[in-house]
Amino acid sequence: MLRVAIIGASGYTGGELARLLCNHDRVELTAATSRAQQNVPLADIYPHLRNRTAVVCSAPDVAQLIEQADFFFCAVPHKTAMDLVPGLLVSGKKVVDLSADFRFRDLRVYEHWYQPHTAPQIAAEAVYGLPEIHREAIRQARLVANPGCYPTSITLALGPLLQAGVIDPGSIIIDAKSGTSGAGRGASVATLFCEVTDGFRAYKVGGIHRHTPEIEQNLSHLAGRPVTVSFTPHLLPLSRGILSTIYASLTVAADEERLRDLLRQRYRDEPFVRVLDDDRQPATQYVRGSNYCDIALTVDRRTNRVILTSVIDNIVKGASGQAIQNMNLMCGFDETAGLTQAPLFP
Ligand SMILES: NC(=O)C1=CN([C@@H]2O[C@H](COP(=O)(O)OP(=O)(O)OC[C@H]3O[C@@H](n4cnc5c(N)ncnc54)[C@H](OP(=O)(O)O)[C@@H]3O)[C@@H](O)[C@H]2O)C=CC1
Ligand SMILES: CC(=O)N[C@@H](CCC(=O)OP(=O)(O)O)C(=O)O
Repeated sequence: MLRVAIIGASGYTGGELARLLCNHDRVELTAATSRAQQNVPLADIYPHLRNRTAVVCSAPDVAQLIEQADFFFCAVPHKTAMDLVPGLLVSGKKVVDLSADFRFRDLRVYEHWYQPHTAPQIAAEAVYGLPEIHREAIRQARLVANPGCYPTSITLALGPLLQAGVIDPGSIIIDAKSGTSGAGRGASVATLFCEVTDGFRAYKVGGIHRHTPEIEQNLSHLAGRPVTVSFTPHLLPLSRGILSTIYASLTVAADEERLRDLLRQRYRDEPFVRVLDDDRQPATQYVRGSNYCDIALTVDRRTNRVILTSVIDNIVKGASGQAIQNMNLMCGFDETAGLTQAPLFP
């Protein structure tokens, strides 16, 4: 059994990692951390894990943790992860980091949107953990930077069309909506019940959300040229789920079935991407608790634009499920191990 630790286990992605790892028959959760809840059993913090894990939270002390586990999930805020990861790698451990700290190929971009980087050598070796695009590199990696939730839903939908050159890369507009767990478990006024329920709003409008450069990095890589996008996130009164609605101008004839086939062919062998039929639309409730990304494609003949709708569960394919998919690849396990449960509906 692989001994696994979760640093930041009391957060939403940490809790979800623990839940999913309970169903993984090749790993054992041997350590979990929380600074605020040291010596508290994880199942007391997350009662849905009662009788499923006996792990007790400890301080995020790397010197002690390296004795307790061989594989690490770092589920702490960005800016914190880059202080912890170097010590884990030096000790010969493998790491999936769920924060943004190691996602950027160009550290100037990271430093512009986040803060000065304190581990640039390590950042250079990190592999961006979107298995549908970087599978072979992930298999060889000792550090994987797990993608952001919005970038996952958007990159999977647009990637095949950009690679095929059938859309104008300068015309992309993305309107994405996320459930509130995307903001993490920390208390804040913005995520209070009365602020979120019975309503729906955009935030960080005008290209200022920190996922904008990550989306552009991914799409530029796939298009083979610089791509800039208009990206507006919205906050939904849901606990889980992201729906991204994406518009782009076509550079080819508006043949909807041919474009849909392009997506189908690209994802034919992918276990976690489902391309829907022409009369179907994806919904967050059909991927809830699962590692699926569901994508639909429609052509608006009046405007000659393609409209993609893409949904994921932000804490599963958008974070913890994808992190386990990456661990499976890094450790030579079946890529779907621990992730085969059907979505929870209703
Ligand atoms: N929520 C989501 O949908 C997604 C989140 N992510 C990323 O995953 C990471 C975790 O997110 P999420 O679970 O939502 O966050 P939460 O705020 O819910 O949890 C953060 C966790 O990190 C711990 N932590 C906070 N600060 C520190 C620190 N300085 N040193 C050590 N531990 C610390 C917290 O516990 P304590 O303070 O007790 O130590 C807690 O366990 C973040 O980088 C986030 O951006 C990525 C994709 C999607
Ligand atoms: C609803 C909400 O607040 N979502 C978060 C994004 C989710 C996230 O955790 O971002 P990373 O994947 O980059 O870590 C936000 O907009 O900042």
